Parts: sequence; structure tokens; C-alpha cells
Amino acid sequence: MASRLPRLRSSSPTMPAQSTTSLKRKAIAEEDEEEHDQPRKLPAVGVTGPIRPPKPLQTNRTATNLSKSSSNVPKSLTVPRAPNLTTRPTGIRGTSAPPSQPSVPNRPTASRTAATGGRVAASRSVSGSSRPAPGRGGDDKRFADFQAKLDSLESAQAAEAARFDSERTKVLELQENQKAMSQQLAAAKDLELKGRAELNIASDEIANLKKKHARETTDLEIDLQKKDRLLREANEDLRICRSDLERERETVSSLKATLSQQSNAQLTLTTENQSLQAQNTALRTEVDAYSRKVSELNLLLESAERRAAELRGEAMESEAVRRKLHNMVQELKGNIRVFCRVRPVLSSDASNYGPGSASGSGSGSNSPVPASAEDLEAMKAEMSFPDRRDHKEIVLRSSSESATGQERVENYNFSFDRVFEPDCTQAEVFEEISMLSQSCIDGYNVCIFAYGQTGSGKSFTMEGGLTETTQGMIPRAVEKVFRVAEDLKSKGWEYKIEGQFLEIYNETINDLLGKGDFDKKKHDIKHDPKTGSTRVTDLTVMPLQSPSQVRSLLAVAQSRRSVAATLMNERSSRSHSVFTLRISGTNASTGENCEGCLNLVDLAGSERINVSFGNGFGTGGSSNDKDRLKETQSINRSLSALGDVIAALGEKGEKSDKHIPYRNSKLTYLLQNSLSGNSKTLMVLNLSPLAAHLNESLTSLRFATKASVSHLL
Ligand SMILES: Nc1ncnc2c1ncn2[C@@H]1O[C@H](COP(=O)(O)OP(=O)(O)OP(=O)(O)O)[C@@H](O)[C@H]1O
Repeated sequence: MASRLPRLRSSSPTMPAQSTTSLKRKAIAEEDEEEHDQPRKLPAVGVTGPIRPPKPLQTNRTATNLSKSSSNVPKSLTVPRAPNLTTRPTGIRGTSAPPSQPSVPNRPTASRTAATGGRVAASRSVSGSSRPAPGRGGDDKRFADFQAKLDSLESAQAAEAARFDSERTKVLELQENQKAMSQQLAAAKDLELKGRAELNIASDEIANLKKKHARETTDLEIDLQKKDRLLREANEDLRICRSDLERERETVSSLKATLSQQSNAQLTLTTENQSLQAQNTALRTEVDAYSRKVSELNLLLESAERRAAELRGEAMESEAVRRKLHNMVQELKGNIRVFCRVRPVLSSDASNYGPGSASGSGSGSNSPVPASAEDLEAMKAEMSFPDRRDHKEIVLRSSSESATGQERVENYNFSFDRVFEPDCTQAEVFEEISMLSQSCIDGYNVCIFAYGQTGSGKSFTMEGGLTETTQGMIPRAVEKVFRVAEDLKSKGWEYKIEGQFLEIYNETINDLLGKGDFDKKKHDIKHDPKTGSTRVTDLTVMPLQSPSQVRSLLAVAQSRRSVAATLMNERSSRSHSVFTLRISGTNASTGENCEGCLNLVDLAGSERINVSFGNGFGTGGSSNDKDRLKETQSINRSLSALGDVIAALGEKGEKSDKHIPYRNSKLTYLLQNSLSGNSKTLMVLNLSPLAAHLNESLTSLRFATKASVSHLL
């Protein structure tokens, strides 16, 4: 750069370096002033070209500046002032003299002449105009002073003259300097012009560079903003990375801890593994031995399975044979059988029918009387069971007084398929019945009736008590059915068991498992002649999975009957209840199907109409209660119809075209399919042991005998 600046030559010894520097500064200052007026042109970054030259120095100013700025330049010469001599003795008025003209360097002689002339004039003036002082001593003194002053002035003039000469010499030197400076100035002007041209080019370059720079600056700013954004994002990423890193560090530390634990565990496991491998080797040896045994056993098993299959086939055949034989046995025993069961005397009988009871033959007192063994024995009817081996006979002995007053004793012998004495248990009764459950599973329809007067033990026989020993025929038969069905699974049989429970009251069917009110909903009986099945409309039929489910159904039925009962009408005594189990079985192996039906019927009390009115049996009370009369007539009619149907079925064995009056009652019509054909029917006649019920017992025995005898015909 410095090399491009015009150099001021300092060849003149009178031009000191400081003056040159001042000139340079001056030029730069002027240039700066111009630059203020013009757009500033900056050199492009990295440009190594020539720097703008300094402004050329102005000639007219240069001399002045040189004289002003350089302290070393000699000041302009002035003509020395002549002393202002006046005539007044008070003093010289040098200051009032006209100012001397500035001396011009090229006219030093004139100045000096003027100065000399002035001094001469002053001398003349002093000598010519001076007047003698009023005193001689004063004038001499003033003259001496004046002479002294004149001498000093002359010496000063001489010094001034010497100084003038030196100044003139300097002026000459300065003129030469000026000449040299003018040449330099001309050269500098050329240089300046060149510099200006270069400066303009540089200015254009600078303008272009500025524009470029502005664009680049804008780009850079955008870039910078982008980078700022990227930086912020990077910072955010960095922060997330740091937090991730922190978490990772924590994870790593926890993993390290886990790893160390796992390493320990692995060591332990390795040890265990080694011991287990040893055990494994030993076990493999054992397994090999067992495998050999297993293959041997498999061979045995295969032969056993073959044998089992053969046996299964035989079992199925034998099952079919068993069914046939079982049915033959049942037929031999009779498709219609009658059992007679006498209940024991109860302690409650003493208060109801004993000497002190209202219904008894005693005083008629209603107060409860504690029953002694003798009293209970005295209440018994005379009954005997002569057939000790087969238990098929019952003999009732009645003693009455004849018209002549003689005691008349009559024996009534009755014979049935089985007679159960008062001490017989529920289990013993069921033993005789259970075969019928098997028949039902084999696909036969079975009806078991409990017949007898009120209080004779029908419900006890059919439903029984809550304990295992006292439970009746229904729960036992159900259990047997489920047990046999389970056993027959091994022979390929699968059974579906359903249950329904209804009552027939005044020839109206009520659903004992339903939810509606009694005697309001109408249920109709539908027979399917093709399948031989019977269906009651709108009746609840429950799928049964277990015997316990049946027990809860019986409880539901009992509670519904209790709700429907009135004080005047103990419903369970005055209606027939029919519990039906529907059993359908299929055998996938043989392709056989079977459908059986087990009906367990608790009949209404069979007492005669005149007996059923009043407080108890045997009192012969009467009533105008038409409803009760209708109820009793309905019971008697239906029981009579049942007897007729059973009798007709017994006779049908001989005459196949015998009409069976099923439609005479709802009960017989309902049970039509379960009474006809190969169906099995059992009637259990329940008898009261009391003497008070002897006549009713005889009536029941005659009814049952009719059914039993007809079967024997
Ligand atoms: N074999 C028996 N052993 C013990 N108690 C019995 C026996 N038979 C019946 N009883 C009892 O006799 C009473 C009357 O029996 P149950 O109620 O069964 O007669 P029922 O004929 O069903 O009368 P209802 O027609 O009124 O229902 C009951 O208390 C019952 O427990």
C-alpha cells in the first residue's frame, strides 16, 4: 500500500520531514472531505491492488501552508522599524509611527535604503529641530541620553543588517525550494489524476464489492439464522441426548448391577447345570431302560386294547341281552305291580286320633294327651302279615257287634306283589322299585303311584324326609337314573335328562316349577302318536345335570304348593302331583337310541266323600261347602278312572282290542303313554295302621286288589 502512495521528495534541505508529513496529512484530510461528499468506496477485502493515491497538493495553498505549518521555515522578512524620534522631551513615540510595510524578499535593497534614509532623517530631525534647553546641563544630559540611544540604535541597526543578509540568503533558498516544490506539485498533480482514475475504478470495484458484500451479508445472515436454528435444534438435541445419555448411564449402571448378579447366578446355574447334566446322564440311562420296558408294555397294551375292544363288543352285546332279560324279568314280575305299605303309629296319632282327641272315640277333648306305648298300641288296627317269607300278604281283622249282641270277628286277607310292614325302611322299599329305574334308562315308560287316604304316608313314601335314610322314592330313583346313565357311558351311551313337576287339582293342571299363579294358566296335554311322547303346553321343563338339582326342584314345588294352600284346603292332600323324568339316550357306537319316562305320582287322599268333611277321619261330618264337595268328587272320579284304566290294561293282555278309558280323567290322559304298551306301572298302596282308619284301609285295599287282580287275570 505504502508503495502506491505518492512520495514527496525531501531533496530540499529546507523542507523538513515534518513539513512533508503535514502535507500528507493535509492531502488525506482533503481526500476525507471529498469522500464525505462522495459515497465511500472501500477496498475489497483481500485486494492487493494499488491503494488510492493521496490527493495532489494545491499549489496556492502549499506556499501558505508551508510557511504556516513549518516552524522551521523562516518567517517573512520585515523592514526594521526605525526609532520614532520626536521633539518632545517626554519620550519617543515609537508606537505611534506608521506601521512599516512588510519587507518583500526580492526587494531587500529598497527596504534597506528606506531604513537607512529613515535613520538619516531621524538623525537630521534630532539635530535640526532640537532647541537649546533652558539649561545647559539639562541639554547635555538629554543629548548624552539621545547619543546613547542613537548608539544603541546604530548597533541594533548593524545587527539587523547582518540579520537581513542572512534572511535574504534564506529567501533565496526558499525560492529555489519553491521552484522545486512547484515541480513536485506538478508531478503530484499528474499522480493525483492517475490516482483519481484509479480511485474511481477502485470506487466502482468497492461499490460492486459492497453490493456483493451486502448480498453475501444477507446470505450470510440467512445462513446464520439457519445455523442459529440448527444450533438451537442441535442444542435441544444435545440436551435430549444428554438426558438420554443420563438415563442410559443409569440403565447401564443398573444393567451392570444386574449383569453382575446374573453373572453370579450364571455361575450358580453353571454349577447346577453340571450337576444336572450328570443327573441327566444317569437319568438317560434309566430312561433307556424304561423305554425298553415301555415298548414291551406298549406291545402288551396293544394286545390288551385289542382284547378290551373285543370285550367291549361282548359287553355291548351282553348289554343288549341284559336289557332284554331285565325287561323279561319285569314282565314276569308284571308290568302292573301293586305294593302295600303300612306306616308305623306316630306319637302325633295319639293327639289326632287317640282317646282324648276330637276325632277319636274318647271324651272328645281337644287337649293334647301324652301318648304312652299302651295308648298307641290300643290305637292300632288289628293287622297281621302271615307271609313271613315272600312278604306278600296282609290280613286285617275287624270285630263288630252283631244285632244279637254277639261279637262278630271278620278277617280280610289281601295279597300283593310285596307288602311292607310298618318297620320297613325307605331303602327296603326302593330296593324293589330300583329295577324300574333301570327299565326307564333302557327306554321304557314307568309310572309309580302312591295311593292311600290322607295321612297314610304317600308323601313320605314318594318324597320322604331330608336325611339320607328318610329320603323317598323320587330322590332315590333320580339318583339311580343318574348313576346308571353314568355307568352306561362306558358302553357308548350318552343320556339327556329333563325334569317337570305338575299337579292336577280339580282337573286343572298347574306347573309346580313355574312362576305364574295356580289355577289360572291353561295347560293342555298333547300326545305325539308317532314318537309316543307326551307334552304339556307352557310347562317348565328343566334340564337336569345332577340329583341335587332335583332335590332343589322338589323344594321349589313344595313351597309353591304351601303358598297356594288355604286353611280349608291342604292342597298337597287334595291334588295329584306328578314328577316326570324324561330320559333320552344315544349310543354312538351301536347307533341305538332310546327314550324313557319315569313318572312318580303322589295321588290325592283317597278317603270317601263323607269322611273327608269335618275335622278328621271317621267322624262322618257333613258340610255345605260346595267347593270342597266338588274337590272331593273330582279326586274320587280321577282315582276311580285310574283304577278303571289299570284294570282295563290288566285285562288287555287277553284282548288286544280292549278299550282303555284314558280320557276319563286328566291324570289318566296325561299318563296314557306311560301306562300303555310295554310300560311298567307300580302302585304303592299306603295304609294307616290305626283302627280308626280301618274302613278306609279296607276300601283302599279293595281298590288296590282290583288293580292287582286284573293284572293277574
Ligand atoms: N313309613 C313311615 N315311617 C315314619 N313316618 C311315616 C311313615 N309314613 C308316613 N309317616 C309320617 O306320617 C305322617 C303323614 O304322612 P304323609 O304326609 O306322607 O301322608 P300323606 O298320605 O302323604 O298325607 P297327605 O295326603 O295329606 O299328603 C307324616 O308325618 C309322615 O312323616
